[in-house]
Amino acid sequence: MATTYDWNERQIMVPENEIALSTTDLRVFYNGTKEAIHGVTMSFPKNEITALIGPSGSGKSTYLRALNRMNDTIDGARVTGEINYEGVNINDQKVNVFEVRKQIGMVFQRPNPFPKSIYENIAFIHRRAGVKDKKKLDEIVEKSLKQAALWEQVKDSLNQSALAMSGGQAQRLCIARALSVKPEIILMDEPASALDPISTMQIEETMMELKKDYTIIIVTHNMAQASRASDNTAFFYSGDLIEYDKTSTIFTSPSLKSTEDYVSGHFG
Ligand SMILES: Nc1ncnc2c1ncn2[C@@H]1O[C@H](COP(=O)(O)OP(=O)(O)OP(=O)(O)O)[C@@H](O)[C@H]1O
Repeated sequence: MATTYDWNERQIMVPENEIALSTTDLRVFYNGTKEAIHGVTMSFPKNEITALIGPSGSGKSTYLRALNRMNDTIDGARVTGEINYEGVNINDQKVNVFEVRKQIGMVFQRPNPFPKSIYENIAFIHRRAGVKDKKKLDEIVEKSLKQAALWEQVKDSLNQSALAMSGGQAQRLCIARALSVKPEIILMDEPASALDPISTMQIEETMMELKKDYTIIIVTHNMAQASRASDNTAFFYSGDLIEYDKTSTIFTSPSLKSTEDYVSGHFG
């Protein structure tokens, strides 16, 4: 017999540690009226990894994209409520969206390197922003490739095309590119879903290393990945945040039956 859930139940953690980013009553509408996110209020602790999980269509990517105003790029999308970052509601239309995205970077599901050399994939944006000194550009490239754990593999082939890289390497190049502008927060939308298990592990190890310096929010369908790599887990269903807690709690003793069934693969 199918289990029925009370979807009005909520169990939302209030983190004890310093908060890097939070949302208050965040709603996202598509095509003017269709409400895809129904008023999500939650906080992301600094220097921790938070995983957003939930079935397909539950709104994880929509919510993630709202956090650095990427939904602004979608025709007909509208976001209401607050996104609080360093005392500012960055959902305010007066806030410069390019500045927001410098502070809150994003890595997408499919690695999307530019059709340029490995070096240029990182140097390009900085040169365009006015950095002319070759030594400075070299430093930026080296530092960000090191942070993304890619430097040792590519330091002798920086002039080769990024399009010739493996999927895992290309994704780490995209992580390096995101890091090179020195964000505080990195949003990752299923960053390993197009990768083989070894590359997936390497991305997870890189994330664990990066959380010393960054706050990471990741969407994943992979329950093993969420339980291995994240500190906090948020369970979304049908545009609502249902349960949010420490990852160990969500995976071993969640408060709600729906969460337990989802993480153990009984529905969704
Ligand atoms: N650009 C868009 N225009 C209209 N509706 C959209 C758009 N993007 C997403 N939606 C709708 O918003 C809802 C949430 O979708 P979203 O992609 O955020 O869910 P998700 O949990 O990330 O799913 P998945 O795990 O399959 O990526 C769905 O009903 C989806 O059809």
